[in-house]
Amino acid sequence: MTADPRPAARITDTTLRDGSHAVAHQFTVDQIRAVTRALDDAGVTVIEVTHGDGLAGSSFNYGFSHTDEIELVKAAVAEARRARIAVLLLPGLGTVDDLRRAHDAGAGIVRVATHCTEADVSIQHFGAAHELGMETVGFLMLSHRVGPEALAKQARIMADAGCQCVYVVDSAGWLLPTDVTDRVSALAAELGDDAQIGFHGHQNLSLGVANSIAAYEAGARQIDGSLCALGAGAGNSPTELLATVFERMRVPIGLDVDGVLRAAHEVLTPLIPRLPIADRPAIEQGRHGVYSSFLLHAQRAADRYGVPAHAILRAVGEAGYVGGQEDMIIDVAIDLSTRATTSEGVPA
Ligand SMILES: CC[C@H](O)CC(=O)C(=O)O
Ligand SMILES: [Mn+2]
Repeated sequence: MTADPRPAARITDTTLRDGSHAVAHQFTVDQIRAVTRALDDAGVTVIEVTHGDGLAGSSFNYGFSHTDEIELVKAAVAEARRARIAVLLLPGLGTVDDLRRAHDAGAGIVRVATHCTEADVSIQHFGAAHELGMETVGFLMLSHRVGPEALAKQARIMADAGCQCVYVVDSAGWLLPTDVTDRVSALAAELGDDAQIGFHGHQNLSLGVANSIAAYEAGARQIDGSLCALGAGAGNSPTELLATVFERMRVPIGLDVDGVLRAAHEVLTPLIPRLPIADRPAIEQGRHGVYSSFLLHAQRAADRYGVPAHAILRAVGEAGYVGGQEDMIIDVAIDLSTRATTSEGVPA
């Protein structure tokens, strides 16, 4: 007797969006084309492309892009034979006009991201996406900041606004597998068949893959990854490891594991000068629940003000800053530079 087949999961690859944080938003059209082709050849059906902070992220606060992201989306759309191109949108930064431009460039999916307590700011954007005929995904960022029941209520707001899949987003790489199980289970109980559930992990505590397995087992059917973990902080769950592990678990994900390994190690690796690792600053992010995309901002402030990046990130975590408060990293660095600190670089 053969065992019942396990439910399928869909892998969304975010190398060309979350990975943009790790390269300070300097992707070129040629790089987008090469990585899109390799992912598409490996059977990846959703590829996210935008500035790391989403549509219109290119700015003084978040960092300027090398190439206009609409050109990057067009390049990915032109290169993909089967995959659909997704864009990220943070309401308040990206607008409905930006969404229309991305749609006109060929993007078929929008992932609307809000802080985990602010799902209501996504309602207008889901409405616009629906009118444009785009598939919709909701991203509840820094999902560790609220408990499972409160998170499920926010997911309900997104689902009622027309979102087809709500993600638990572990932006800080802080969640443990049991925390993921609790959150995904709460969303599953709340949403039933109204929307799917997704999981987006970060590697700051090296738990991205384990957390993705926990999310799948609790009912998540969309899982994010990045080639070689390229992403903010210590990066995302590596797509090549997700592909390999889900193959071992006999979960149908429709990927050619050899193709994904080739994409990671023969196509992406030669293009990237420094791949993310769980070094001390990144571990402090996981430890103190700090938004992963703060890493490079903290490293720049560290160089400028002569204080360790890990101490800045720890203080940022203690202050509870959220996405959009990148400017406060400089304040924290200046403050630390004027105070007596221990040999660990943290306030005495
Ligand atoms: C700034 C958007 C952010 O990078 C979205 C995301 O991937 C996360 O919160 O982890
Ligand atoms: Mn992320």
